[in-house]
Amino acid sequence: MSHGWGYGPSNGPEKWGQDFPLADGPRQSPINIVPKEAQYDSTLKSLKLKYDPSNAKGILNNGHSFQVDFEDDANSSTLTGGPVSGTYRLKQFHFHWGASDDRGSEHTVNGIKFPCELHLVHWNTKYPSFGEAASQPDGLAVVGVFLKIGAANPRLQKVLDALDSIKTKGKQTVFADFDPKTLLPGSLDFWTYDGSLTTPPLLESVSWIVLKEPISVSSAQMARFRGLLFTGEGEAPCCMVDNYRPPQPLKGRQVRASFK
Ligand SMILES: Cc1cc(C)[n+](CCc2c[nH]cn2)c(C)c1
Ligand SMILES: [Zn+2]
Repeated sequence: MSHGWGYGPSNGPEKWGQDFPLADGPRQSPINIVPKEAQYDSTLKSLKLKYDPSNAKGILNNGHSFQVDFEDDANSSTLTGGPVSGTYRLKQFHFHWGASDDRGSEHTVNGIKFPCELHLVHWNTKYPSFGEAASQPDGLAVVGVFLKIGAANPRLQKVLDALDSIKTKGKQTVFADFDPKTLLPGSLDFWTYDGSLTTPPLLESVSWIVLKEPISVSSAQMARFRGLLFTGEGEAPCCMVDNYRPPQPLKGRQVRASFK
């Protein structure tokens, strides 16, 4: 691709392999999760997420999604337990969504797409930095949370209200005092498998932890995600929608479940 990667017909997921050969690698993400084929693993520890709201820094339109960035120079917002060993620090969270409520998630369950999927990205503190960790097979742990159409979710309000300030690519604004724990469902039951980043550079460094229980989002709230633009100020506007990669081949991987 002469131009940068994206989600359009000329630079989308079907074209990424031209510049990023890992696209056809052995542990690519996302995947379709088939609960009946997931193996319950009693040795999996419960997931421990400890977040400090004061670590929230800013919210950025990065041209592919928007992300909320966290201070990660100490072990104050961490993931431990679950399928991982050691301590992983929260770096950012972001979302993937569709142009309509019938699609948008990256992972699917029995082939079902959700309208949106939240990713909380953590890096392994055995490595000196996020960037270094991202190139290691055990470098990242991403918690995926499905959003399902239902009642409006008040926990999303602060994030949605900030979107008006970051409509175009490259815009960012302060986003302080936010606890990502408020975005999690009641149950931390999860599926887990070894995978990758779902955007270029598609690095195969992610322990995926996909929560079984979705959180709610209303159609009206989904419409506010779709008000963002992939494009920068002054460019021909292109709505930020369908910023999801479709499921990739399992290639023999085992999906484990933390629950029966
Ligand atoms: C080093 C690095 C680069 C990128 C694009 N990302 C985002 C890729 C991504 C988004 N959702 C799942 N993976 C991450 C998490 C780490
Ligand atoms: Zn993501």
